[in-house]
Amino acid sequence: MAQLRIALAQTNPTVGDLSANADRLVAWTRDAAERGAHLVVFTEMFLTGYPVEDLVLRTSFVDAGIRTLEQVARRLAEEGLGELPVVAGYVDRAGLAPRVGQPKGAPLDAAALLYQGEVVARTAKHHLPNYGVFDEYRYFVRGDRLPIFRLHGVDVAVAVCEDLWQEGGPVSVVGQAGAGLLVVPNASPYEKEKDDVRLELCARRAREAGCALVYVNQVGGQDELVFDGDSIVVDGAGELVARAGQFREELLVVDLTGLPVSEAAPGAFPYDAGDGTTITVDRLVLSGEPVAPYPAEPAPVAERLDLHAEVYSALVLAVRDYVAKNGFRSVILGLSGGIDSALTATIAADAVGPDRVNVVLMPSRYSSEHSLTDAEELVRRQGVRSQVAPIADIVTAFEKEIELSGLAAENLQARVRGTILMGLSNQNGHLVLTTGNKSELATGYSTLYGDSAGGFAPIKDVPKTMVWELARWRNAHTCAGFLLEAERPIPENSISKEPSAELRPDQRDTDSLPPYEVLDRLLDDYVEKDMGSQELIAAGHDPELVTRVIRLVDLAEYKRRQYPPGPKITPKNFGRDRRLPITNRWRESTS
Ligand SMILES: Nc1ncnc2c1ncn2[C@@H]1O[C@H](COP(=O)(O)OP(=O)(O)OC[C@H]2O[C@@H]([n+]3cccc(C(=O)O)c3)[C@H](O)[C@@H]2O)[C@@H](O)[C@H]1O
Ligand SMILES: Nc1ncnc2c1ncn2[C@@H]1O[C@H](COP(=O)(O)OP(=O)(O)OP(=O)(O)O)[C@@H](O)[C@H]1O
Ligand SMILES: NC(=O)CC[C@H](N)C(=O)O
Repeated sequence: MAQLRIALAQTNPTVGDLSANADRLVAWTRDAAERGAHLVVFTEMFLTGYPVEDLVLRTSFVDAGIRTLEQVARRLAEEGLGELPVVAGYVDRAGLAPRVGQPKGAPLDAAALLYQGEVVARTAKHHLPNYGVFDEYRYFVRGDRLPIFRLHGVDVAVAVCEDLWQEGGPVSVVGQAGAGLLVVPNASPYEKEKDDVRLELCARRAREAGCALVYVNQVGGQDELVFDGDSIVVDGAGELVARAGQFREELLVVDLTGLPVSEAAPGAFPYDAGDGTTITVDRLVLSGEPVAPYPAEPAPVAERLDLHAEVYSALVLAVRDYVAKNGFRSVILGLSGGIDSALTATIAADAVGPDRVNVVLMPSRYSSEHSLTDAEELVRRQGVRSQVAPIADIVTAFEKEIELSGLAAENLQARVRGTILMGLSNQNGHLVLTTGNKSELATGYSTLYGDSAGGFAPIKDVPKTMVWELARWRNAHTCAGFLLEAERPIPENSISKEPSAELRPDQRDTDSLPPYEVLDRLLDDYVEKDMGSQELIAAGHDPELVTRVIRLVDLAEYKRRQYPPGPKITPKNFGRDRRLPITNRWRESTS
């Protein structure tokens, strides 16, 4: 039996920043070497970041990625790290040993083994996810090779992300080929009802393969996606050995003991993968001798966050990374005294620090007194930067030139606010945060070019009822890494008051929409679960409401398409997960 110390590099790449990702790979490998690791595993497509979308279709990008991989392999050796094998994801091209300058093959979602200055083995994802937020048939062809390399006597197999999720393919070959350890680079996005499905999956696959399994996941925000990390190690019986924290970078170093020593011959061997394909196993030997026994260090097992901590942390990381990775230093938003902008401001302050959050209080002729006082109270509690910009005179001046009445006049107020925020963004370089929630987005309850203006929408996938839950949660809890130090950062009145757009006297959201508890249950069934109208009625929803809400949702598609991006936290977000035609005459029938 043998021992190995594995370093799981749960780190945060930036899409398209090949050289920064390469630098990070070298730096984290150095840390792993200093901690005595025998193998370092980075995440899926680590060198390019994930997902790179249509960048994969650019020859220049894929070539640059392959070049970077080869350079980084050499650099590791030049910096004295060549003896430490590294597994890292990148984008390759189909065809044996493709190299820059050779005929172009189709892209592969690949992983490589770097050792002694060279790329010594390559593999690529076999099962391409093509559902939900994934479009991988558009980009990649499937891989058909499984590298198994002997490291200090232990045969280590490498498979990529979705290959773990599907029956058959490389992971089923791992057991047949008798590997002693399976390492899996991943880029698995966060969503709230994923629960502990990854742990169950790792445990099941480890038992099937009869070997320990190392699952390394990306962390960080990328446009609409947030990756939570939560990297996992299980033993061959499927028992949890180690776990990294969620929503934070971590080099998880784990001693695995009792690993089988292999003497299988090197070479390439075909295996029936059980899914109608043949996978070729490439066996190679890096080092046959087991390491001398050494005292194993206890493995860290991070506690999983509860639902609200998890969702809130996802939103904070999404904002922090969108701001930083897009080169902003600060954000700006309209603060109304209501709960949506209060929660958005709080998330922003936790993400980038209150001194980099700018809020504008923009009272109109219909604003209630508490709108201003609740907003001022939040400013006082959090220490964000604030200014007051009354809009009544601007609206009046506009109305003098252009005659507007009814809804058109009401919406003008939202548009004046949007214009002020965009003006201040242009002037000072702040990113405008849009404050709408998922219930509003679903029903089209926002003004185009008004409160829907902006660059990033932190709570666009959070239903209104959860907006309140998150606000209450944040008032009672904090997490390591949140930058806001205030106790109870959100004024209680912003949480408890009845929601209103305040675009006309005494307006209430319930003038246009059912109570949010009722609406959110219906939206969950219609949007998340895709129920038809008959099913909705059979599930107990009021038939008249079903007709009304379906109509609102269907007609608001054009508005959603013009809404800024924002982090996905539910199983079905508007955008990558739920894509419907705008021009669309299909209507659910209720009879
Ligand atoms: N299919 C289509 N494709 C492209 N554009 C389309 C379109 N259908 C309408 N349009 C355009 O959209 C316009 C209508 O949309 P829009 O101008 O937004 O106006 P609209 O949706 O009519 O009104 C906004 C609604 O949102 C509510 N609101 C506003 C602000 C804040 C809040 C809140 O509480 O957060 C709520 C407000 O009370 C009102 O019920 C049309 O005039 C037309 O220009
Ligand atoms: N008086 C105001 N001052 C500053 N911004 C405002 C004001 N009123 C509305 N806004 C901006 O427009 C957004 C839409 O607000 P509105 O009051 O219409 O409805 P809401 O969706 O209930 O939001 P909130 O809960 O933040 O009030 C707000 O979140 C805020 O960013
Ligand atoms: N990048 C991938 O292949 C991810 C797909 C996988 N099912 C997940 O969500 O984790």
